[in-house]
Amino acid sequence: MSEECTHDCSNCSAACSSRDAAPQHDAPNPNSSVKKVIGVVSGKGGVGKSMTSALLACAMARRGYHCGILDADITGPSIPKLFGIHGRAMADDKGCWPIQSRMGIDVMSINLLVENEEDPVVWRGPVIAGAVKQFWTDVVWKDVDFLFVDMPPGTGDVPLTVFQSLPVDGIVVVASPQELVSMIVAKAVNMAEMMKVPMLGIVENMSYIVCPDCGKHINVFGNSHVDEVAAKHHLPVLAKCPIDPKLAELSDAGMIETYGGEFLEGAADACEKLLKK
Ligand SMILES: Nc1ncnc2c1ncn2[C@@H]1O[C@H](COP(=O)(O)OP(=O)(O)OP(=O)(O)O)[C@@H](O)[C@H]1O
Repeated sequence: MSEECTHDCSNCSAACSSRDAAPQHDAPNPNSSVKKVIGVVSGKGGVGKSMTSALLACAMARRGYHCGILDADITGPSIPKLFGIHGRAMADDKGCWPIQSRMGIDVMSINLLVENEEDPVVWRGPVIAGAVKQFWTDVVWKDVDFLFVDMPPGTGDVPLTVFQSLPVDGIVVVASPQELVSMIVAKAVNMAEMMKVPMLGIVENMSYIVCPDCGKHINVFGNSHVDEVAAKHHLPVLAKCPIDPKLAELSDAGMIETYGGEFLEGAADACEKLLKK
């Protein structure tokens, strides 16, 4: 424990004995019921974290689970766009209600609260973190089996707030092959250890492209090291997703739910296992 320790972990990410006490999570909205909370994290932006959160929720919805996505990426919210949701979330005396996608996935994002979805959110870190907290304490997540939290990249204010405020049951790390995957996974593993949250495994996105003529897998970013890195941390590789122009097209059209790829079934299995624990 550092000499300056104030025993207030809310603004500090140091691993110290003060943090050893069981985390005090915030109470959810009294009308919410959430069985499992899964954090989806990445080391940097643009590696496909939102896409993974969305496809994972779709995979679980196809298995019959009621899913929600809490878009904790306040300054770069992309979840509503992937699902083609453009409405405004409504609130009543019970709380603020998510908007349902065509498949019935509950979505809450800052873009469903601002007047114009192109307005930038120009807020300081603590205000952003406070908004994410309210997505847990004020939003009605009704009868949700799996709530996926799409985090902003990195290990800043928001991931810290999510891990302290929400009872996260597991973390999925999304990485792309060209990233410094070893360092990024190590950071995620260390953060998970500090926060006492189990890591479910790694999803490698943009792993390869499939040649449209001969079907050969081409490793556009060179050979992947994800298997070695995962083995070093005793983690499973949950999925290796190709670069698929169809996926980009459907994402842009707000039709991600119609994507047929089943690359994330391994990740879905890992989430489902949590229910049986
Ligand atoms: N496997 C893929 N094949 C084709 N396009 C992809 C794939 N994965 C992601 N994309 C596209 O790459 C872009 C970035 O993806 P996404 O928004 O999921 O990344 P992110 O890690 O969440 O980024 P940020 O942290 O900046 O929000 C999107 O336009 C998405 O459609």
